[in-house]
Amino acid sequence: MKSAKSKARLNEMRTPSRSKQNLFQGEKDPVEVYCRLRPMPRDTDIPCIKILSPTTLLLTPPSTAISYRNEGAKTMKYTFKEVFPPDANQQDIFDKVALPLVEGLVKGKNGLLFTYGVTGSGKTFTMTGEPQNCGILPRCLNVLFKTINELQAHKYVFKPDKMNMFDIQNEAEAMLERQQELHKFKSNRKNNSNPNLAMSDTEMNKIDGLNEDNQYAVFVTYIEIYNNSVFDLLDDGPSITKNLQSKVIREDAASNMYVHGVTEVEIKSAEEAFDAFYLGLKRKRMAHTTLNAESSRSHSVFTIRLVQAPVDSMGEAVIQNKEYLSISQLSLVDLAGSERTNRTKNTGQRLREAGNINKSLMTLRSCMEILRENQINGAKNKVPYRDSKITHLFKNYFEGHGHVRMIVCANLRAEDYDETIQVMRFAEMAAEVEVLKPQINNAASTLGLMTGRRKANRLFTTARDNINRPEAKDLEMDLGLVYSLGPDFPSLELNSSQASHIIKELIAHLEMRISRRETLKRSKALKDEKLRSMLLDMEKESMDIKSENVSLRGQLAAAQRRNKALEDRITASENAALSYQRKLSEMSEYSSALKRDLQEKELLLSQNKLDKEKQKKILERKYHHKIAAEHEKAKEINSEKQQLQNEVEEKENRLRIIAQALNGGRSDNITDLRKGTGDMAAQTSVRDFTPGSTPRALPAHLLTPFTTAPQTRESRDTPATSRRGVAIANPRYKRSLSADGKGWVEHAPSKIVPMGTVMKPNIANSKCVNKLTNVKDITSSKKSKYCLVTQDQDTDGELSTTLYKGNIVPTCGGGAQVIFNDVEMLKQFSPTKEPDTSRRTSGTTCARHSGKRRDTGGSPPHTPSNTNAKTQDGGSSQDMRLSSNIPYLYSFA
Ligand SMILES: Nc1ncnc2c1ncn2[C@@H]1O[C@H](COP(=O)(O)OP(=O)(O)OP(=O)(O)O)[C@@H](O)[C@H]1O
Repeated sequence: MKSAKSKARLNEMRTPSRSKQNLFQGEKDPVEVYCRLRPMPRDTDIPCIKILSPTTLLLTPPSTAISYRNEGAKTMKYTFKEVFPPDANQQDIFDKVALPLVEGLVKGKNGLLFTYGVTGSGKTFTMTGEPQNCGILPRCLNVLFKTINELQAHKYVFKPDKMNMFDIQNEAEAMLERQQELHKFKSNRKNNSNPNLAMSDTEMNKIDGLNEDNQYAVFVTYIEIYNNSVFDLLDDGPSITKNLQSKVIREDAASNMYVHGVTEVEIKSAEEAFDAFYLGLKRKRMAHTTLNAESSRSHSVFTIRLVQAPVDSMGEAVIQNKEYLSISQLSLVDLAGSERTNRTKNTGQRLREAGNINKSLMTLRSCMEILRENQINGAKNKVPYRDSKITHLFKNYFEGHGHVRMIVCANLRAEDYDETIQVMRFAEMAAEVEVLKPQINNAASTLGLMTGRRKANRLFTTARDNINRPEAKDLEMDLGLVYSLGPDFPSLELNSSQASHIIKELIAHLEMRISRRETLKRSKALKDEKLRSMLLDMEKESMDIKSENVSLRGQLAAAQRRNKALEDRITASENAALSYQRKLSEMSEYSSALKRDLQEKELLLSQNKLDKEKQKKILERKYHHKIAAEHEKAKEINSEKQQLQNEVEEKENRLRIIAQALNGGRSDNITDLRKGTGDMAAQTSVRDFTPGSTPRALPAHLLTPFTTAPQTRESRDTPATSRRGVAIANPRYKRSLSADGKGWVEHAPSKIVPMGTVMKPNIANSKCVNKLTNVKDITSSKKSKYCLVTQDQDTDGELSTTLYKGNIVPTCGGGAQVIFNDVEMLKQFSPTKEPDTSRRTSGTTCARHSGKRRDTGGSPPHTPSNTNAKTQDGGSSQDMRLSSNIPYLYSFA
C-alpha cells in the first residue's frame, strides 16, 4: 500500500515530458543523454542517488540541502538513455556512447558529444581519461585511424581553405608541400607526445561499412573557451598564457559555424593525433579551486574533421572536384564544471571565471529550453545562441544535422545534491530537444562509377605484379576467352528457294558448335577435376602449413617467454652491475682517499725521520765530545788514583812499622814513626788493635771515614764530647782469647739465600741470631767472637756473602763492644759470564780484609735487616740502617 502511494507520488513529481509521438516525428533525433556516476571519494560519504534501473535514477535530498528546506524530502526520478554505475569502465562508455558517433563520422555524419556536470564529477576523466585508462577522446582517434588506415589520401591532397572548406590538390602539389614540411620539421622538431595517453593497438577494433572507393584525411582543431573568449590550443605561436589573440566565430558559405583562423592540423596516425592533443592539453588553463585540485576552468573543444572524396574509375587518384568532397565532424567537448560560487568561496579572478562558466552553461540551458519550446509548440522564439561562445559554435548541431549526445557526470554524495539536482533538470530538458537526422552526402553515386573499383584495381595490380614475377613463368595460363564455341553464326536469312542449303549450313554449324560444346564440357570437367585436386592439394598443404604454423607459434611463444625471462635476468643483472659499479666507484674513491692519507703520513714520517737523523747526528757529535772529555777526566782520575795508591802504600808501610813497634815494644820505632809520619800517625789509633789478633791491612777508603781527629792515649780515657753516648772499651775487662770458649755470635740476615746459590761459611760453635735484641747474646762469657753476615749483589750482578768478623770486648759500664778486625768475602762467579780476571780464583774467590777499628762514633755498620741494638743498661736504641757495606764497630755500652 505504501509503495503504491510513493510510486504515485514519484510519478507526480517527474518533470513534464513530451509524448513519444512528438519525440520521434519526422527526420529528427532527440539529444541522447547518458549519465555516469563517479565513485564516491570517501567511504564515509553518504549517497543521495540510487540507481533504480539501467536507465533510471532516484535522487533523495539530504536534510542539509537547500531544496530540502524549500520542498522537503521529495525524491526525484530521472530517466536517461543509459545510466553508467560508478564501476562502469571507460571501454563500456566509449562503446555505447562514442563509437556510434565515430561510425557516423566515417559515414559522413556530424556528431557532438559533450560532458556536463558539477566540478569534480568526472567530466575530464570521462572525456580524456587518465594514463593507462584512456577516456573517450583517445579511443575515438584510435578507432578512426584503425578504420581508415590504408584508405588515407597522401598528406596535403586535401587542404583547408581557411573558410571551413577544403581544396583538393593534385599529387605533384601535395608532394611539394610534403617536402617543404619535411624540411621545416627537421629544423624545428618538437616532441609533445605523452606515451601514457597512447593505447595498445589491440584494444580497438575497426569500424565496418566504410566506403572503400573514397580517400580520407583527418584534420583536428583544439580550442578553449575561457572567460567567453576562444583560444587556439594548437597555435604554434606565443604561449597561450601570454598575450594570446582570441579567435572569432564565423559562419561559412554553407551556414556552418567555425572558428576563424584556427589551426587545423592534418593528422596521419593516432600517435600524431595524441601529440596534437597533448600539446593542446599542456596549454589548457588549469586552476585550483577548493573543490577540486585540478579543476579545468574553461570549456575545451576537440574537433575531428574527416574529409573524404571518391577515387577515379581506375581506383587510384582522388577526383579533382570539390563538389564530390564530403566533410563530417565530431566535436568532443569537455565543459567546465558548474559550481555554486558561495560554496567554493572563490574571489577575484576565480570568481570571474566561475561567473563566466555559469553564464555560458546558463545560456546553453536557455537555448535548449527555447529550442524545446519551439519544437513542442511550433513557436519561433529566437534562440540566444550568440549569448555565449559555446552555444554560438554549436548552433549548427542544434539547427543543422547531426547526432548530439551528452554525458551527465554526477557525484553520488549528498553534499553535492543541490548542484546535482540542477544538472539532472538540465539533462532531462536536453533529452527532449530534437536535432535533424544527419544526411549522408554520397556525391560519388551521381558520378555513375562502379562500386568496388578501388578493390578491383588493387586486385588487378596484384595479379599483374604476380604474373611478372619470375616464378610465374612456367605457369599454364589461359588469359584469352576460354569458352568460345566457334565462329559467328552464318547468315540465317531465308530469302530464296535455295534456302535449304542455308539450313544445312546452319545444321552443320550447330552440330559443330554442339560437338565443340561437348569438347569444351569435357575439357571443363577435366579442368574442374584438375582444379579440384589442385584445391585439395592446396587445402592439404594449407592444413599442413596451419598445423606447422600452430607448432611454430607455440615454439615462438616459448622462445618469447624464454626471451622475456632472459631480458628480465639481463635487466636484473644490469641493475646489479650498476649497483656494483656504484659501490666500486665509492670504494675506489675511498681507497684513493686512503692513499692520499697514506702519502701524507709517509711524508710526515720521512720528515720526522730526517729530523731524528739530524738530532741523532747532533747528539752523536755531542756524545763524541763528551766521551773525549770523559777520557780526559779518566786519565786525570787515573793519575790521581795512582798518586793516592802510592800514598796509601806508603801509609801502609808506616802502619806496619807501627804495628811491629807495638808488638815488639820498641818505642823508639814509634817515635821515629811519629816523627816520620806526622799527621798520618795521629789519624791511626793503636789502642784498637787487640793483642793476639792478626793485623791486617785495611784499605784506605775503609779507614778514612772513622779517623776524623788524631787520637792520643789521654784522649782515649776521656771520650770526646762529640762521642759522649758511645761506650768506651775497657781493656782491663777484656777476656783473654785463650780463656774464652771462642764461641761465635753469628749475626745472619733473616732471609738467607738458599745455599745452593750463594756461598755461606760454616762457623763452628756459633749461635746464629737474626736480630741483636738480647744483650746477653754477646755479653755471655761463652761468646767472644762476633760475625756479621751480609749477602748482596754486586754491580756485575754476582751474589756475594760478606762476613765482618770481630772480637767482643766487655766495656767498663758492664756492656760489650765489638771490634771488627776481619772482613771475609765469599763470591761465586758464573762460568757463563765474562770472567773478571782481577777477582777470579778457580771458580771461587775468597777475599779477605782484615783490620782493627776503634769505634769513633761514625755511621753504624750495614746490617741485612733493620737492627735495633739495645744497650745493656737500658740506654737508647740506635737505628742501624746503613747505606754502605763498610764494616763498623758495634758498641753495646
Ligand atoms: N568514474 C570515475 N572513476 C574513478 N575516478 C574518477 C571517476 N570520475 C572522476 N574520477 C576522479 O575524480 C577526480 C575529478 O575528476 P575530473 O577532473 O574528471 O572532474 P571534472 O568534472 O572534470 O572537474 P572540473 O569540472 O573541475 O574540471 C579525478 O581525480 C578523477 O580521477
